[in-house]
Amino acid sequence: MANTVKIRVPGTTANCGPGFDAVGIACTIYNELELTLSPQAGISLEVAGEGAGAIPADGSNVAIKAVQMVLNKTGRHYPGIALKMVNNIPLARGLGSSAAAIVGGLVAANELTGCQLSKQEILDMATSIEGHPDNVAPAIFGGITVSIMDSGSAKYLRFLPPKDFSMVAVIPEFNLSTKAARRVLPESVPFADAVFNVSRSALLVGALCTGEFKLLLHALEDRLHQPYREKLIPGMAQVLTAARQAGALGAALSGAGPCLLAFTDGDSDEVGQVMVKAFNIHKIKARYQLLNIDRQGAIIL
Ligand SMILES: Nc1ncnc2c1ncn2[C@@H]1O[C@H](COP(=O)(O)OP(=O)(O)OP(=O)(O)O)[C@@H](O)[C@H]1O
Ligand SMILES: N[C@@H](CCO)C(=O)O
Repeated sequence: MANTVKIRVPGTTANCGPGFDAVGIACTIYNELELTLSPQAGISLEVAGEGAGAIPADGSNVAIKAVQMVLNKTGRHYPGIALKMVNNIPLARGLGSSAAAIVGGLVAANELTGCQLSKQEILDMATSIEGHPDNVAPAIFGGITVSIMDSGSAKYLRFLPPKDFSMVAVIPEFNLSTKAARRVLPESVPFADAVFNVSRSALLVGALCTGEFKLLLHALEDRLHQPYREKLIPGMAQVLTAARQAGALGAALSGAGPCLLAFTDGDSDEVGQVMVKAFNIHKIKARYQLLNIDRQGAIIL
């Protein structure tokens, strides 16, 4: 007999400036994934929205990989895997599309195989596929997460800020894979840059926990990855400056980019328009989307 479940998973913005591979925020942009497990052998995939026609229907698909990982771990055998996706999260732009696909596959397969896996196990499995925990943790738990790796297992803190802020995601038309954006990072950094980032990331978490959002201007500064990735994103520095000048609380690269994210507590549309214009000056077409914090993470619909 076939078994079906539908999951909704949020997109995520990772790093938030200095918190490289550690800090992530779940955002109100969602993918839906419907999984059917059956005795009829074969893999099928239907995709609507982002990635339609481009996402492969084989073991290289991270959602399918995630489903198979749960089946192997729980010892269940289902020869038939059918996935239907409705994607709103753009692919390879810095809004956690791969994390959403992985978490969707894991949570769906866990539900259909009798919920044998805890959320901690799902987090560790998701991290092993994604390579780092900063997107998958908020995709699972919602809210803001800070994650570290310890002997192959992710330890995390999840919290919500005491008051709301908004996010403006400016999404350029071009893709940038995380793989390509990690290739430009150096093997080591100057000690002074490490100190710069330690102080900013501590301030970032403090500002988000206490609601002292005025501190975000400095708390979103980074020297570990953004300066190296600038060359991959024409106009990046100017777009971030334009956001601050238009009244944003602060702005940073979203994940591995190329999406840029401004934090606001005022006129978000004004900030978005100014950022798009700054991209246009560098001959990059872009659009903006207003986002809030998602508090639920992945849910079963
Ligand atoms: N819905 C999906 N189903 C299956 N695979 C997907 C899906 N969405 C994304 N992917 C895979 O993930 C890749 C994009 O992942 P990548 O890590 O490069 O960017 P991202 O996750 O969108 O951004 P970031 O990690 O910076 O937030 C796609 O090229 C595709 O292979
Ligand atoms: N921390 C990751 C996020 C993107 O997956 C990076 O910046 O490479």
